[in-house]
Order: sequence, then structure tokens, then C-alpha cells
Amino acid sequence: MHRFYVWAGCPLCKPATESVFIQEDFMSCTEKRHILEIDELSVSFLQYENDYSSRQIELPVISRLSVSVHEGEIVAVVGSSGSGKSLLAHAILGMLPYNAKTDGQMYFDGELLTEEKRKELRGNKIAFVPQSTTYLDPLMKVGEQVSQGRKNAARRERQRSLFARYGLGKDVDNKYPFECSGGMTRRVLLTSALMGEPELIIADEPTPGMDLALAKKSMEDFRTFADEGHGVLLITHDIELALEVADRVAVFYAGTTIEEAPVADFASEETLRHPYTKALWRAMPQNGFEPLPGVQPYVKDMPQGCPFGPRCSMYCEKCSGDIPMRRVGCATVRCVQYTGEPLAVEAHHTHYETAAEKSHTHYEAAEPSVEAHHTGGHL
Ligand SMILES: Nc1ncnc2c1ncn2[C@@H]1O[C@H](COP(=O)(O)OP(=O)(O)OP(=O)(O)O)[C@@H](O)[C@H]1O
Ligand code: NI
Repeated sequence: MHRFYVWAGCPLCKPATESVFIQEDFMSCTEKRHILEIDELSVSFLQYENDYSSRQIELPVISRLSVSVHEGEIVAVVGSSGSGKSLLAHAILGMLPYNAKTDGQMYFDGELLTEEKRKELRGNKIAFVPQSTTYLDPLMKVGEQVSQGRKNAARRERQRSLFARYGLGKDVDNKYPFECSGGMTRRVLLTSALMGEPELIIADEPTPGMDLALAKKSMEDFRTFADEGHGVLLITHDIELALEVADRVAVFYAGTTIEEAPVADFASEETLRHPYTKALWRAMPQNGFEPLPGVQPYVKDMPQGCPFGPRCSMYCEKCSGDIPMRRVGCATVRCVQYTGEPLAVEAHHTHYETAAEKSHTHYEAAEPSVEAHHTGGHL
């Protein structure tokens, strides 16, 4: 087991002026099995410059995006419309349009995700709940699609109980997609994902159109699924929902990850790292509902360096250069201004060792590097 020692002042046990060495066990972020790892993914689309031109341009919509899901985890991907959430899901599943070009590496259970591997995993080890309700085959009855042609007594029973759990009557089996309402289709897509024996569920905005009770049930089912040692990548606009159900949150902005943080870090603005994540925190109703002026840049007007730069009060010259993703404890952040690591109090206390052990610890690495993370992980 790798151990790193992080230097931080504890707001509870020590006065603010006094710092303590605390030992943090990074098992949770470096050595747990990585079910999914996305490493510096970029996606661009080849497009004609305009309606009258035969010249093609490359439109970069996702750049150097990194995110991971470990066993037992629900990782929420949050970010505003157009930040690249759905494209990430489509890239993992090999469902991008023909004019898309990708770069970077993706791993599933430690294995490189090739085009062939994606086809093999899609609908088997990786289940997908799409954002759009048009994914069902319009010419096939719903029941057939949910059972995926694999009928046996156990699967029939599983389907019956899931349909009952999500308020889908027996008659739904025999309906064609056009006979289902939008909300019903969402429930069908969800039961379909829960039907098989996947390792990972990628759910792209699974709850719109569901009433609160059903939405809660679906989150409970994701929790149970994750607790069995699987993983869930939950894409949502809804940061409050994310904080309720997820273990970690990946924050997307303009096609890249700007921060990945354990949910406990959202307990206060101070324990978050990126100015955009802090602004999201302040915009939550319970934290003052403070709106963030400005809009996310469109791909064609992307600024140099940090995409959040034009809206950031901390912007300075160094923000216009290359901004690498840095690992800081169990989190990652893409901000050159971030210097410290105020640990979330909860995480800190969970990992605190006895006084005797503490006295033998020494400062080893305040910020384990991304390389350390990789070698300590599955690679
Ligand atoms: N086929 C395409 N060709 C060109 N650009 C595209 C294509 N598909 C998506 N985009 C662009 O990629 C960016 C990311 O889109 P994506 O659908 O991933 O956003 P999202 O975060 O899922 O948004 P939402 O919350 O609205 O679902 C957007 O700017 C979108 O316009
Ligand atoms: Ni989307």
C-alpha cells in the first residue's frame, strides 16, 4: 500500500496558525481497481468552414479531458450545457459521428479501449442510459429490446421486477417505442441498463421526466450497483443531485475537466480548488445563489490557456499558457493558481492515524504526481 504524507492545518484539531503533519492513506484514489480511466481525451469534428466553402476545418470540442471511475464508485460528471458530457459518453462507447477525430487513451479495467474492445463491451460490460429518448429501435417491441434477445427464467423475472419497480406495466413489453411517453421511455432505458451484468453504467441525464420518487429509486439502484463493486459514471446538470449520490465529482468546463474532487470537498468553498468549482458552489441555493457572470466560451472562440480565464477574477498572465491537470491528494485540478491542499475535514479524519503512528511519520510528498498515481494504480 502506498502512503503519502500531506501537510495541512486542521480546522478542527489545531488552531489555524499551527500546522500538523497528517498521514493520508491514498488507497481510495490510487490503488482501488480503475474500472474506467480516461487520460487526456481530445475530440474534434471535421466540418466545412461554412455553407459555401469546400474547405474543411477541425473544431476541437473536447481537449485533454481526464476522468476515472474506480470500483464501488459513483462519479458524477457535472458541467453546463455544451461542456462535453455527452460526447465523453459517446467517445467511451465508440458512438461518435463519422467526422469525429479522437486523441488520448481510454482504459477499461486496465485494458486499452480499442474500437474492437468498445464494440465488445457496449451493452455487455458497459451499459448506457442515453440522454436522448430516440435510442430505442422504433421497429422493435420494448420488451424485446430490454431483454436484448437473451431470454431465460432469471432474466424474465429480473425484467418483471424492474418494470414493477419503475412503474412499468406488463403491457409495456408489447409496446413499440412510439407508443411510449418520454418519461416511460426513460424508465425503459434505465431498466434496460440495469438488466444485464455490466461492470460500468454510463448514465447520461437519466432522471429528467421522472417524478422525485422514481428519480430517487434510480439513484438507490445506482448506489446498490456501485456498492457491489461496480462503477457508475453519472452525467448530470444537477450538482445537488450529484452531491447527494456520488462519491466523487468531475467538473467539466468548455470540453475539459477542470477539477475532480471527492464529494466531501464540496462541504465548503475553501476545500474546493478551481475558481469555477468555487463559483458553482456559491451558485447553489444553500450557499447564497450567487450567479456567475458571463458564459462558457463557444469552441470557435476558445481563449488561449485556461478556458475559464475570461470569467476568472484570479486571471493573470500565466493562465494564458499550457495548464496541465495536477493530482493533489485524491483530487485533480487544472489551475496554475492553485497552490495548497486544504483537505476536506471528513476525509482527513477518516484517514487520521493514532498519535504514536503519527509521531513516526514524516513529510514525503505533499502532492503525489500524476505519474505516482498511475504507477500506484492499474498501469
Ligand atoms: N456532431 C457534432 N458536430 C459538431 N459539434 C458537436 C457535435 N456534437 C456535439 N458538438 C458540440 O460539442 C460540444 C459538447 O457537446 P455535448 O453534447 O457533449 O454537451 P453536453 O455537456 O452533453 O451538453 P448538455 O448538458 O446540453 O447535454 C457542444 O459545443 C456541441 O455543440
Ligand atoms: Ni449531453
